[in-house]
Amino acid sequence: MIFLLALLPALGLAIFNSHVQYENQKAHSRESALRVVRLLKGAHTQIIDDAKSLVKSMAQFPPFRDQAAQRCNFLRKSFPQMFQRFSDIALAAPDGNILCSTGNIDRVAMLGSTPFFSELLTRRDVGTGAYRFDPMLASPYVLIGAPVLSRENDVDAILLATLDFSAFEALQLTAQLSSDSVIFVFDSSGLFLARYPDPEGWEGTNRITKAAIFHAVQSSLADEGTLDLLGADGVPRLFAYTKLRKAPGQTVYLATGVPVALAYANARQDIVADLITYGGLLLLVLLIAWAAVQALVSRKLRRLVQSAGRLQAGELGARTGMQGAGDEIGKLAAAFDAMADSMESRILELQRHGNEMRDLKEMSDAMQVCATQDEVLAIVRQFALRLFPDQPGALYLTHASGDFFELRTHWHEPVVNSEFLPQDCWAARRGKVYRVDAASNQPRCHHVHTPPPINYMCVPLMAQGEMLGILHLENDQAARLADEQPVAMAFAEHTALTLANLRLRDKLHVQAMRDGLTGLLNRRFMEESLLRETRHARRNHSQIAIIMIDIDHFKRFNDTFGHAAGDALLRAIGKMLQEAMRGSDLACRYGGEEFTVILPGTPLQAAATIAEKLRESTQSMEVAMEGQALGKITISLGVACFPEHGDTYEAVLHAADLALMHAKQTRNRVVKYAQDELEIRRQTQRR
Ligand SMILES: Nc1nc2c(ncn2[C@@H]2O[C@H](COP(=O)(O)OP(=O)(O)OP(=O)(O)O)[C@@H](O)[C@H]2O)c(=O)[nH]1
Repeated sequence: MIFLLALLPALGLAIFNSHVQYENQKAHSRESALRVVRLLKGAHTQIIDDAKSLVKSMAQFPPFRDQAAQRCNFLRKSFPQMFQRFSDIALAAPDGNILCSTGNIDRVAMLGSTPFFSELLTRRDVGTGAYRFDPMLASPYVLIGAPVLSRENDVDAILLATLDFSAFEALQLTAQLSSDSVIFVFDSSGLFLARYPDPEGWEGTNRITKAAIFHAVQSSLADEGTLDLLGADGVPRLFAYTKLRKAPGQTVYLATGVPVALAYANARQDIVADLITYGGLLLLVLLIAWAAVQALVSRKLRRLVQSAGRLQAGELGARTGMQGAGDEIGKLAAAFDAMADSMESRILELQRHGNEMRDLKEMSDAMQVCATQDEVLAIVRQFALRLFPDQPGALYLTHASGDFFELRTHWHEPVVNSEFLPQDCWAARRGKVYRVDAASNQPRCHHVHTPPPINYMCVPLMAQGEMLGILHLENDQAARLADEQPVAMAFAEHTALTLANLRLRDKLHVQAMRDGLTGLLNRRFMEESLLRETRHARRNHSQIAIIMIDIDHFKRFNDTFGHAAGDALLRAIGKMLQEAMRGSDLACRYGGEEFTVILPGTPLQAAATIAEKLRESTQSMEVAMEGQALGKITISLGVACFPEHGDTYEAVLHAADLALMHAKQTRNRVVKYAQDELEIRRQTQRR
């Protein structure tokens, strides 16, 4: 807009210049018209002057001058042939009477009383009279008179000649006027003396008085001039006029009239050409300005607005892509793109965070309904794949012994050992997250295989002050690993809480499953434990040993020392068994005076050794009640092992029971099932 406003003065100047040129062209046209009329006047004057010279020569022609009596003969016979330019030649006496004439005498009738005739006599020189129109000949003429002087220089007579001057066609050709143009002569009385062309016969009439040119010329003081007026024929014309004669009784005007359209054609063509040129230039400038505005402003603004609209509609990737442009809009676009980048990353971050929160919540819900640790581990794996996609990881749980961590589940291919000691992991040692950047020189955990160095993070699974395991995560981008630390910690916390709850529940369950007399686990719990342990051992290809124990001659003991003493003995055996067991072992009261010991992860021979120790411990027990010693007792023990003696816990339990029965044959001894299988079978058959 400012650009266009700046163009206005230039445009105004151009139009003003065109107008000035147009006016100059018009002035030039008027000047040309005036030149033409002057030319015509010159030609006409020349004709008159020639005619006057001729008439003067005729009057002074010696034979004519000297022989007064022969003058009329001479005039009639010789002059018409000699002076054909004159339509009428007459000889008048000094008193004005016409002596003789070659034509229409009426033309010069009453000549003696005219000022013209008097002037000829006075001046004694050739002169011209008024311009007149001969209605008979339909022709304008001018009377020329010259005195015929005698040898004494007296005026003998006056030679008169009438000169027709309607030959404007020749003048028109001389002036090179167009056929639409008119040349005309009129006098101050309004007489239309001559007109070329004259198709309507205006010559001899006074129709000129109805034309504006007549009145304009009359009122003008100038001898010549130009006027733009409506002609008598209704055509607007450029008139140029000049005075042919200025006499007291008659002023004669010669005028030309060129149609305005023709007269100013050049001027109009020039201004039209100028206007077309300026218009074209203006259009070109406007086009260039428009294109420049489009290129510089509109297109960029449109792109910016479009990008904003797309962003508003939720298209996070919408960008202007105009950061390269160095102008103000380019800077605005760069700022917009930077803002969109920031917004997109924040929104994506929020979305990611929201997804993580949703996944964690879902995981927590799923874990709440887990009945077993294995179910928890399955959930851990499922959600680890979702929360840490494409990243290797593993979950270790503290072994029941509390001595080491064992790999319980993993995803993708983490570079870790299947088990490790607490001192091999910095997270386990410090009790808090330990994150390692591959590029750093931080100490590595021993359970992580290196080289090559990797970015990894170990997160302890802490619950109620107890470390239940380690969550291990790897990532090829250290920054991403750092970003995910809060999620990993929440993940570990949920898992740890769930595991702790499960263990607490199991503990309560165990307490509900204890035998009231001995405090050992009861038979029902033992069977549940055996079921769980055999499943685990089956998966891990590990072994479970079962020791069945029976007190020898317990009935006799009861009978000898009383039932209360029998109870005391049962409590003493239970205490001894509990003290002898490791954390992962289970000591149960199977029923009556029978006990069962379950040893997870223990092979047959090791279990037999433990059984032998139990036997020896019992044998060396000092059982007393109320200060009274109750004597020595012994126990018999049968040992069997999963899976070599049965693929179910019932089968192994039965095998251990068979081994016990075999031990009972002689009492106070340990029998391994496999070792004496044939004998046991025999005994069984015998029973
Ligand atoms: N005091 C006491 N006695 C019990 C309890 N439960 C079972 N008994 C007794 O334990 C005895 C078991 O006797 P038996 O099955 O003949 O076994 P035993 O006398 O040890 O003989 P062997 O096993 O062959 O050495 C029975 O007399 C039961 O009454 C208990 O809770 N308290």
